[in-house]
Formats: sequence, structure tokens, C-alpha cells
Amino acid sequence: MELEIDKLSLMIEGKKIIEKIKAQVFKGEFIGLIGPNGSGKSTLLKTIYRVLKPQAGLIKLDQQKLQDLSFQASAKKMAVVRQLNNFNFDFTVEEIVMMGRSPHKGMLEVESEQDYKIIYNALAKVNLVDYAARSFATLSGGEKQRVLIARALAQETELLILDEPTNHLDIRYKLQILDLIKSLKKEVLAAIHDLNLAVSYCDRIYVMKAGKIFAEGKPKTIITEDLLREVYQVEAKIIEDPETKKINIIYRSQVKNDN
Ligand SMILES: Nc1ncnc2c1ncn2[C@@H]1O[C@H](COP(=O)(O)OP(=O)(O)OP(=O)(O)O)[C@@H](O)[C@H]1O
Repeated sequence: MELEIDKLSLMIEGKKIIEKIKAQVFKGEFIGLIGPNGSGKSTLLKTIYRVLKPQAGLIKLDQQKLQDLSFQASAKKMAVVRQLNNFNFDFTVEEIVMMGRSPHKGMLEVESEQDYKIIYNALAKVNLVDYAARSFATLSGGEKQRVLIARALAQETELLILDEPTNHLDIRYKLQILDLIKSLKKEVLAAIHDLNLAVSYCDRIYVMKAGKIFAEGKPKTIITEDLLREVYQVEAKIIEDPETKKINIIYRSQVKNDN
């Protein structure tokens, strides 16, 4: 699956929120979208997963224009894990994950044995099989997030669109979920706030600033002390992990502290 975004622009109430965005996800790539609060990451992702309609530009999935696909057809190609907001419906975990199967089924088609196999496989991947009968509303933020990841996996799409997929997870699950997603070898476009996680998992990164793509490239070449200063207004030192050869960002506090 390839995702291509070209000259994508969206205005809300006369304000340019994203402007002339050009980006691609090529076969097998894990792509990160980073940028400060309000830079337009979620808006770009919402436009891709069809919650918002762009005023200009194109989105293509495997050369097909997104607007020419039915919602069911595009849901077979891309699954979405959004930020957790007010998603507190009174469904069980099993029911929520089963929703991932709906693009593959007709209106009145009942769940098959195969559907159950797929959803329990997805729940196993996020360590939540024992939670299947629990009410979603009673789960912790991190557990909810893992359920929504399982739902996206159950959708069995090639492309995953993730908006802050790990922000509610503790460090063990952050690593476990990103390792899992990476191991699936699917195409991934993920907005990630934690820059150290972004540099360690992404093949390429797009940096957004004020609604535009400010920079693009491999983590090692693109994430520099100058870029962090310019885009985030923070001082940081970038070092290389001697074992993995990956870069690591050490932030410099503005406040003196001897601890
Ligand atoms: N419906 C809306 N009406 C007005 N402004 C909006 C609307 N949706 C988004 N915006 C504005 O568009 C800008 C981009 O928002 P967006 O949520 O895409 O940023 P983001 O990069 O995902 O931010 P964050 O890192 O804080 O999640 C923000 O200034 C936001 O206030």
C-alpha cells in the first residue's frame, strides 16, 4: 500500500490549518509526523482518514483517489487509532474490537468463527484477552488505548494511521506497542509527540510547523539541535547510542537544578 498526499490544504472558518502538504508513505515504511502543539498533525491525519474534507489537494491510496473510494472500501485499506477523547460508550472490549471487522462484512452479516479468531488474535497481541468481557468505559486510559489498537489490527488493513498511539501508555507498553506495530511490517503514518520514540521507530519523519511541512527526512539527518530550537524552541543535545547507533535527544532544562 502506498499513500500519497499532494498539495493538501484545509481552512476552518477562514483560517489556514494545513497548507499545501506534500507527503508520501511508501511500501513498508513507518513514517512519523512530529511538530509542536497546534502545528496541524491531527488535522492532516483527520483529512486522510476522511473526518475532514480538504479544500484543495489530493490523497491517493495505491494510485486511487481517496474521494473515488467508498468509506467501506477505504476502511478496508486503512485503519485509524485516534487520540482518546470522549470514547466512553457502553460496549464490551470484545464488541469494540469486533467493530474492526465491520468494513469486511455486509449489513446483516453475523460474526463468523473467523472474525472471532481474528479479534482474539488482536487482543492477544495487546495482552488483553482476559479483558474481553469488560466494559470499555471502566478501563484505564492505557487499557483503552490498547483496545483501540486491537480494533485497528482486527481491521486487517495494510495502512495504519495513528494519532498519538502511545500517549496514555506506560513506558513498557509504549515500547511493546511500537515494537508490535513495527513488527507487522505494515505501512504506518503516526503522529508522535515523544521525539525519542519517533527517532527510534520511524524510517522517515515529517516535521510540521504552523500547518506546513517544515522538514522531511531520515531521523538521523533531520533531527538536529538547530531544528529542535527552531521548531520547538528548546535547547537539547543529540547523542548517538553506541549500541544501536540511533540518536537520542537529551533536553536541557531552562531552570538550574542540581538533582
Ligand atoms: N474545528 C476547528 N476550529 C478552529 N480551529 C481548529 C479546529 N480544529 C483545529 N483547529 C486549529 O488548528 C490548529 C491545528 O490543530 P491540530 O489539532 O491539527 O494540531 P496538532 O499538531 O495535532 O496539535 P497537538 O500536538 O496539540 O495535538 C490548531 O491551532 C487548532 O486550534
